Amino acid sequence: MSLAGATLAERKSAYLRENKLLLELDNISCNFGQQPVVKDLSFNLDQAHQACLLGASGCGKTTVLRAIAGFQPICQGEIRLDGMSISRANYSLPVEQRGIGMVFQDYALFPHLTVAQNIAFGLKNRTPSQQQNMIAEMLELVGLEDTRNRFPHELSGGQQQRVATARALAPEPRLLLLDEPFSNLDASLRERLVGDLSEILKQRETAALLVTHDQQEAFALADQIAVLQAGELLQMASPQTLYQQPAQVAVAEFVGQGSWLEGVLTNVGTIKTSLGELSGVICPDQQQLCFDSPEALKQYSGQSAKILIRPEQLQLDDQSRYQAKLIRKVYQGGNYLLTLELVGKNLLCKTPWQTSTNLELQKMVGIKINNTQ
Ligand SMILES: Nc1ncnc2c1ncn2[C@@H]1O[C@H](COP(=O)(O)OP(=O)(O)OP(=O)(O)O)[C@@H](O)[C@H]1O
Repeated sequence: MSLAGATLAERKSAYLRENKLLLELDNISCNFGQQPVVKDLSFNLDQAHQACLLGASGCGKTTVLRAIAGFQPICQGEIRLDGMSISRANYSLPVEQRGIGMVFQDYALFPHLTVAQNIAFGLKNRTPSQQQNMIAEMLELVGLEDTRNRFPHELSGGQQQRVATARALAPEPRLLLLDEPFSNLDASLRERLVGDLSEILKQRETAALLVTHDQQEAFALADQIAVLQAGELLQMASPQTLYQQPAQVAVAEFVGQGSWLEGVLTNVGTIKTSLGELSGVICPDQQQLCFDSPEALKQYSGQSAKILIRPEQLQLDDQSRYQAKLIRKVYQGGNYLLTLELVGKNLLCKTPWQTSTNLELQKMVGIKINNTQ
């Protein structure tokens, strides 16, 4: 079926029917001079899904986003959008022909144009009445109907962010790219806008790829998160999978809090530790990979290993035979994050505030793991 001239809704239902991937990155690499910054990266994004590139500063997230948008050439591999090749070595489809919207970290609004004119900027091929309808629709979508005649300098940071989102969505892009769109905002406003953006993207069935180093933001917005390190993809999975079944030590350490507890692997895929015999996310010594299936762990029987203990897996228990020293107690509103020392190892424990208010530092407390074998 030819999709030339089809409406966005027609295009979406056609791709969904044909089960086509919207975006495919196939073994792409990017260099700055001789320096490789993105290495053999592959991942896909489905139509109407939201994904996130998460990783420490300098790991290559923005470079990947710029390559998808068409601002950054790639030296190996291929990027396809709707099945069409848009980037490969020595070829790059011009930015304006990609049908991709982008929201930049500094919003990049045109200072001499009003809010309405900023939103209309990408609508030059529409009739004046279509433009006015779309401006009204976008202003309503982002809740800024009152600001249509204001200039960017007359808006707060959060309002500017909303205008930038409205401007990027107005031409009905196939894909919206967002580069740290909330990093200039304070924490509470950020949380609210992340929620709002998630709603807007779902409502408009727009696929989006967000770059961030803030995992709360990534968890709130994305169905799938790609964790990058030094230009390489470590794991791409749902937020739940990344947190509960990290495939690599680096993912376990980057996503969420936790501590490692050493022990020795048994022949049934469990680990004997100073907190008893446990199962969970385990990394045998000399390995960077984590395993959570007993079957996979059996081959390492008898070897030293470590198990990941998330703060909510550890519980206080007066009756427990395992005793740890309380060395730190941080109130987090609703709960405490305790640091407990167990045979020279620090473990984190998240407890309801009621159970921890009266605990004294340097005293011993009973603890247990809630998935003890
Ligand atoms: N124009 C450039 N010339 C040379 N090196 C660059 C250029 N832009 C980025 N780099 C380098 O490429 C690497 C990846 O940069 P990139 O901006 O993609 O990382 P990032 O993960 O988005 O970082 P951040 O979270 O700090 O924005 C970094 O080491 C950076 O110094």
